[in-house]
Amino acid sequence: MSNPEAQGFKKISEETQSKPAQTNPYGPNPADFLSNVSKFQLIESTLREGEQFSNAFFSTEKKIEIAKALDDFGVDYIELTSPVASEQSRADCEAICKLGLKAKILTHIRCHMDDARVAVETGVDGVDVVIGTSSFLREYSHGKDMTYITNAAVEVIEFVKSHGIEIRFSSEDSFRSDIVDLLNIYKTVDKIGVNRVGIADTVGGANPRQVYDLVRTLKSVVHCDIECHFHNDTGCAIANAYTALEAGAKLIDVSVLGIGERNGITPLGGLMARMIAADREYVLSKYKLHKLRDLENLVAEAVQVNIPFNNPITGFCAFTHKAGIHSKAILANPSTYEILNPSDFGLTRYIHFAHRLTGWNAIKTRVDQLNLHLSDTQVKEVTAKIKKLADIRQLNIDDVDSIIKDYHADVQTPVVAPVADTKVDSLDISEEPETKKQKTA
Ligand SMILES: CC(=O)SCCNC(=O)CCNC(=O)[C@H](O)C(C)(C)COP(=O)(O)OP(=O)(O)OC[C@H]1O[C@@H](n2cnc3c(N)ncnc32)[C@H](O)[C@@H]1OP(=O)(O)O
Ligand SMILES: O=C(O)CCC(=O)C(=O)O
Ligand SMILES: [Zn+2]
Repeated sequence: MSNPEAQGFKKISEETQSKPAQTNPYGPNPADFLSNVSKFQLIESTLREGEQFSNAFFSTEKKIEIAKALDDFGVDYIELTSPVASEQSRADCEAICKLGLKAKILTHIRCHMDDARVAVETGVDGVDVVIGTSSFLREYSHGKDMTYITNAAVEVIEFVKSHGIEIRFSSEDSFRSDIVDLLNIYKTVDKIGVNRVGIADTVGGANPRQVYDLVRTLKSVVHCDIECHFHNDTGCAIANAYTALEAGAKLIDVSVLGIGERNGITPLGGLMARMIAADREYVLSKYKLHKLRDLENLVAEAVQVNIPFNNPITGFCAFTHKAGIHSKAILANPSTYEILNPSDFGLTRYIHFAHRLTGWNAIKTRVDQLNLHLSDTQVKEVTAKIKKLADIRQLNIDDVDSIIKDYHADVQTPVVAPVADTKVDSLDISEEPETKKQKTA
């Protein structure tokens, strides 16, 4: 929807936005000593996981434009496709490393020295290494056992570390891996000084409780930071990311609009919505949220998708209120029905009043906007007329405005039956009663 106001949506000013409540029921539990909800970091993977989205093709110029936009938004890390994927992937990785961005640049490789040797020559600030540890992947992907995997991990980590750059080790398909295998390998890589370990819900099957348990257990075994990567196959990617932070993970992998393999991973915008509800100050201090819409539009256009109508924050109706009960309360105090403040994202809230669920409070505001003056009783009467027509067909703002204006004209020009001794020239009868009847019918 390009112009909400043309369709019966009224823009609501910011003046009545309330101050945040003193205690935030959606914030981190102060007693939860493990929580990193108020100090999380983002590993932005639009240019790695996002390139695995079925529609994605990023030219070098587009990658650079996206990398700069992500950097401007304030992400902590930008993860790029493996330089061994193709010649162009390597060249693009080198080009992005030379941009001098504030965000640290990472590349993502298999747990193999051939990949590591190429990665460290690209100029990246760090390398994300991954290898499947579940029996599915050990049997059908790379065919290696845990001893082989552990030795390969140690060799790659020591090699990357010797180049003075960051190194992260991650187990692919962590939630279908044996917990003892997992903890053993994480313990080993932690001991040799890996910067981060990663947990990956590669098939998107984990639920928040499983995430909490695994992250919390891992936290008791390693000293390094914990990063988490959640696919969204079963719709838990944002909830899992939040839960991981609650359990002590520090970094979350995201991509713009969540693009990635299959239906993708935790979306940057959705996670921002979740995190600002928990700790507004921290999120506002780190990320330029008013750039989110442009960033999403940039990526949506690059991969030729639309922004979903129900996208957190930027979906076209994310800040549109419709039912009369909601509209009345929103007009009095937007916090009644909003957990997010649209102005934090450079956006506007709307009241949609051109329909049969509207109420007189919403219509009164429209009357005021039109600079007309009606009593409350009159507004209630005109609201009834609007609802009557809305029962018959879909309305737009012009329908509502003309009902209001006609009603207003009627009440401003009372019809007085001419009586012999009345001084008719003192009355303002600009229209014949018949004409008015036809217009408001
Ligand atoms: C869950 C994830 O998203 S992980 C990241 C996925 N990213 C990518 O795949 C990046 C893009 N990939 C590519 O360009 C290619 O797959 C390449 C260049 C990495 C490898 O290409 P190819 O050598 O032609 O192999 P192919 O893709 O067919 O198979 C994967 C190979 O990697 C091996 N492998 C798979 N995962 C890993 C791993 N984590 N660590 C080490 N080796 C691995 C497999 O055993 C297989 O080796 P094989 O050729 O001896 O059978
Ligand atoms: O490297 C990682 O941690 C995640 C890799 C990946 O994309 C996945 O497992 O889905
Ligand atoms: Zn993934």
